[in-house]
Amino acid sequence: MSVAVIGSGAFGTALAVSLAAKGPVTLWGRETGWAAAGENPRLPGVPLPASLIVTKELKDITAPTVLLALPAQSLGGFLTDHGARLDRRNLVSCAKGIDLTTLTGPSALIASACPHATVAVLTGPSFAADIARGLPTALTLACADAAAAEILQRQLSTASLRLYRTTDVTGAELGGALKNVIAIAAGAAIGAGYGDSARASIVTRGFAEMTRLAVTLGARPETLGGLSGLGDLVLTCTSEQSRNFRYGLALGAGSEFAPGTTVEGAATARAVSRLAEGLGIEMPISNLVAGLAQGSIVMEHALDFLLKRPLKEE
Ligand SMILES: NC(=O)c1ccc[n+]([C@@H]2O[C@H](COP(=O)([O-])OP(=O)(O)OC[C@H]3O[C@@H](n4cnc5c(N)ncnc54)[C@H](O)[C@@H]3O)[C@@H](O)[C@H]2O)c1
Ligand SMILES: O=P(O)(O)OC[C@H](O)CO
Repeated sequence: MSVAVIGSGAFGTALAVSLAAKGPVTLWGRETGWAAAGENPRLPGVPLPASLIVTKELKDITAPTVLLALPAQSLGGFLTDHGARLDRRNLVSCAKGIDLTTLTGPSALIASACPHATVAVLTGPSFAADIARGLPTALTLACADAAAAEILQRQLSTASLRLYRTTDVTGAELGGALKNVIAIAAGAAIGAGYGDSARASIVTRGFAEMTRLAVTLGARPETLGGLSGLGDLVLTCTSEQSRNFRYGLALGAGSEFAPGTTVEGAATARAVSRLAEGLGIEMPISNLVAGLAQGSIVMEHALDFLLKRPLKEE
């Protein structure tokens, strides 16, 4: 069965390069001029294999399994325009965020635009550059249909990419979205010079609030403890390869951050705040990140925001 990837950013290209080692892959992007040079500037140093076809024509996307690797805030608009063309296939969401308009994850956007598709989620600790270079990586493939999950797990695993499967789509998807928010907070703590102890507190209390929201929305708690939640949280809060962490570093240090960089956690923090308020759930770290990202809280007041809260049981 052949595979296609929608979205020729760093992650879509990395997945396409990795999967092209097993057979032909078609990669769709809205800009493809770079392909003539044999390398995507978003993924420098990674040659495009001959089995990878790059196209900007959606009619070329005929594969029965399609990976959607667009940023979460772009996915809804893309599906409104093109969803009908993708229906009745296996559609695998690779985006890590919560849509600000609908306050839902990418899998719900896909299911709504493509009602006859089998919807799955591919998530977990993985930097595009690592996957593209063939470094060993373990991910989670989530699909509510257990039989489809097994098929997709086999189809999308490679010699270096080991997929675990689950039927808990909500848990897997929310783990990947919420860790980006906590990574911004962890980066801000380091950028502001608060130190590694402060970062460890943010990771731990952040994991508690990720789990609180996800379980309220129907996730299984053990999914949050897996690759898609804790695994990705650890990676993203500890590596400067992470754009969310680097954005947090810049917020904390009061320095510039490259405009146009995909930082999923900023919009997702705002979505989380709205969701949590509606559900009556406490999400102090996510609320703080939402405030910092919007400029309604300044870094000088960030510590008070967390430390002056009433003392409580762990
Ligand atoms: N980069 C990583 O290491 C990594 C790893 C795991 C998951 N992800 C997730 O993958 C998703 C994509 O991230 P990325 O790193 O590839 O981002 P990126 O910034 O490298 O690329 C984003 C791509 O999406 C395209 N795009 C944006 N809006 C579009 C639209 N409306 N229509 C068509 N194309 C559009 C851009 O042109 C660009 O090619 C994110 O949700 C991210 O969290 C990324
Ligand atoms: O660069 P980031 O912060 O978007 O993180 C990339 C991946 O999600 C890490 O698993």
